[in-house]
Amino acid sequence: MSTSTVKLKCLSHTPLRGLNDPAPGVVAEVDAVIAAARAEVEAFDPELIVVFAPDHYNGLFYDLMPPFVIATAAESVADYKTLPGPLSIPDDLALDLVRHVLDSDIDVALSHRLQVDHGCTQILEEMTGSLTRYPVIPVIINSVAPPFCPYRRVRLLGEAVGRFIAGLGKRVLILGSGGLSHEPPVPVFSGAKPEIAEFLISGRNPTPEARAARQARTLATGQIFGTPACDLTPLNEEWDHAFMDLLIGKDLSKVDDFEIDVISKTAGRSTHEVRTWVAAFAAMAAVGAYEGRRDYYRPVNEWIAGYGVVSAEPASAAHRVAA
Ligand SMILES: O=C(O)CCC(=O)/C=C/C=C(\O)C(=O)O
Ligand SMILES: [Fe+2]
Repeated sequence: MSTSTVKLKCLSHTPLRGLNDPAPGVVAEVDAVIAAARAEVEAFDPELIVVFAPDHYNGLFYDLMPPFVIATAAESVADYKTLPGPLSIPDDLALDLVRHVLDSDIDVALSHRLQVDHGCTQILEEMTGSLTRYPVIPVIINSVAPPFCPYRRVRLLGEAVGRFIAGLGKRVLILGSGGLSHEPPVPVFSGAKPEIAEFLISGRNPTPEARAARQARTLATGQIFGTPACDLTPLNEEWDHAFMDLLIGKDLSKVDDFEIDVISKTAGRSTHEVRTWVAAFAAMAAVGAYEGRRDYYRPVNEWIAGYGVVSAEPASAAHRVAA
């Protein structure tokens, strides 16, 4: 079996970037971190990207809400100023990944025509400048529409994907998108008014007016988030640091103890987007020993995000860089 060369980047995303920015100095800091990460990706020149991403009721709804989906074809819904158009998915390889994951006792759904949102596309745009620059396989992990499967299952999914990556003999960039602590105004099905429940079940392909109204609600929340006027769970810096330390510390089995309701209450309902980071690191670990590092962290109320960037590379490569 040939071994692949891998690199990992996990980034928070935010629909409010460019729409409700913090102070220019913070934007410049984040721009610089993203530019440096993108330069690393450019130098790595991946032959394949595997992106673990959430969906925010744009591609997946409660008419059929799968815990995990792998797509052989996907198109961006271009929400929140993100790029439109199809992703370049190697369909046969994506199907091979589905078979491999199923053979690993992880039940994953398959889509031959998925719609993806900023949760998947923002990181591709930031890391590669495009949705089509490199072949990419999206692995969608339900992180926003409860109930969720346990973090242990997400870790096992990541390991299965990692074993597949290891056998490819390619340069593979592993991406995780979302988090850290945050609670944007995403509607909740339980107790929802009928029109909201209907949207959560079958809100696919909204009118431009409906999409604009959704986005305006998020923007309005960004403008008060973190103030007494906003009753959403505030960012939780302490939780974010502990989580990044856990990933960098390599004992990923600790996520098996994560309690979903406790995380929702203490760090915010959408904090579960870090499930994509768990899968990404588990995939990395399945390829071989890694060294992780924190590239950036700052809680940014304007973006409704504990905003973080972490990277990992094989331990041997990290040692070469350090030497
Ligand atoms: O658009 C809506 O109806 C809900 C708002 C929404 O989708 C917000 C998403 C926010 C993030 O992706 C995030 O902060 O991670
Ligand atoms: Fe999100």
